[in-house]
Amino acid sequence: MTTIESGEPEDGDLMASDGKLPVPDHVAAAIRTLIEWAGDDPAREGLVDTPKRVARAWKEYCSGYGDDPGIHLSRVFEEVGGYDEIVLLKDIPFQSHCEHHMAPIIGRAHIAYLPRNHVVGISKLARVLHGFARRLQVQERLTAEVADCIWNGLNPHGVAVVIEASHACMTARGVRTPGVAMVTSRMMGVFRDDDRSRKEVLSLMGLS
Ligand SMILES: Nc1nc2c(ncn2[C@@H]2O[C@H](COP(=O)(O)OP(=O)(O)OP(=O)(O)O)[C@@H](O)[C@H]2O)c(=O)[nH]1
Ligand SMILES: [Zn+2]
Repeated sequence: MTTIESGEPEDGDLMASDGKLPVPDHVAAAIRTLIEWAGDDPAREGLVDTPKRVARAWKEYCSGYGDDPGIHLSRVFEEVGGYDEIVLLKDIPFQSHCEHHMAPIIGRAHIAYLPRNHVVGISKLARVLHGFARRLQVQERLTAEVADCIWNGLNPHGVAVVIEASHACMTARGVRTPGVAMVTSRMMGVFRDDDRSRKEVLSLMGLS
């Protein structure tokens, strides 16, 4: 097995001897600087491995950059007994990080589409969500990216995405206002053009 010390290759596919992702020196140094700036001593025992842990944690939080979410929609099923009503995956928990403060965004998404000729495996809707959520985001863009991806990938009659989330940059710092949720939605096709279809999907989502 190849032993890779911190500071050597940046290649995320290579593993260190302990099986963990190697962390380049300059990345660990940046986190040490932040710890120092925050007021602590990065050399003390409890913090000595923290830069590497933090770096690896951020690779995980941002694993969506290595994902092409549209790929999850490439396998579809046509034998659905003529089913031509709304398909909804409701209350999907997700985590993201806001691009302004890199603070957690924690929420739930409701993703619906009205199929044209085929459906997709239901887990794939959650995979698309996570592929975009595991990046630095603003909620509006996350909502739009998920909806656009399903619209382009499935060519359905309609797509509806509603996201409700709490932003730690508002609850844990700054205005420090807990208990508020940001709600965003993107309606496409029939859900945008037809009032009855929009009402139906919102009602299935439990939002009207
Ligand atoms: N529209 C939108 N705003 C967001 C999102 N995540 C964080 N923000 C906001 O981004 C804004 C950044 O504002 P700035 O004035 O540049 O930063 P700041 O001085 O840290 O602002 P405060 O958070 O008000 O202390 C804040 O109002 C945040 O609440 C998001 O997903 N969508
Ligand atoms: Zn923020």
